Amino acid sequence: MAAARAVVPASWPERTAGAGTVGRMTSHDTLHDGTAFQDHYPPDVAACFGCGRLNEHGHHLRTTWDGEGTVTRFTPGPEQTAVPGYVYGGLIASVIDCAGTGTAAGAAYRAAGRTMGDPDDHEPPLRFVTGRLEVDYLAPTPLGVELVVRGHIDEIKARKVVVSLEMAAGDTVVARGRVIAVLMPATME
Ligand SMILES: CCCCCCCCCCCCCC(=O)SCCNC(=O)CCNC(=O)[C@H](O)C(C)(C)COP(=O)(O)OP(=O)(O)OC[C@H]1O[C@@H](n2cnc3c(N)ncnc32)[C@H](O)[C@@H]1OP(=O)(O)O
Repeated sequence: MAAARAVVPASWPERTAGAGTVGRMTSHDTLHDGTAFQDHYPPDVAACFGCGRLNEHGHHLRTTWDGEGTVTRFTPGPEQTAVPGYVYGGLIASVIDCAGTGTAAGAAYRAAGRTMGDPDDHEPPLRFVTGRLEVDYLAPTPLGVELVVRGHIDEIKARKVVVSLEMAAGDTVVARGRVIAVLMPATME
């Protein structure tokens, strides 16, 4: 099997939370126009069941900037039941997963000084996959309530972005997660 490779832009500096530069706005920062990161995904990564706008059966999760972090909102349907009245844990993991990869993509574009959806940007797209997903289930998650996931960028390196996330149902934090998103290897293209 061919070795995995991915394009790393020379303009993408390594940044870590310790360096104090993660999440800073730049003059290139975008998507304060109401669109979500996922609205700009290229078609080959827009079929994801969680966040792909082209998957007619999927959740169509959408993630936007919210200050220095991100926000993703989703209201599970009644079929997403674990025990009656409460949300299935796999769905909670899915929402955290796609909120994390979306946040990673937004952070990577921001760090590279690029604008998602910029018609004048002819660099290769920065596509991410989940390398690691961690979820702590802190409280039962009620059905019929909008879940709000806030993402925080912990670390940006040449090939990966680490995002921590917190999911709330109303005033209750129901789950926390961490996603290590890695640039998609060419073997997946
Ligand atoms: C406008 C365009 C936007 C487009 C956005 C699209 C967004 C996405 C939309 C779709 C969303 C769909 C979402 C889905 O559902 S994606 C579907 C689920 N995910 C997969 O199928 C991925 C399968 N795995 C792989 O392909 C490889 O194993 C990957 C690519 C993940 C790593 O391969 P590889 O091992 O060759 O990577 P590397 O050696 O270059 O390592 C790079 C860095 O990463 C760190 N690392 C790696 N793995 C792990 C791990 N498990 N835990 C902790 N860390 C890990 C590693 O230590 C290193 O860190 P550092 O040493 O530098 O510190």
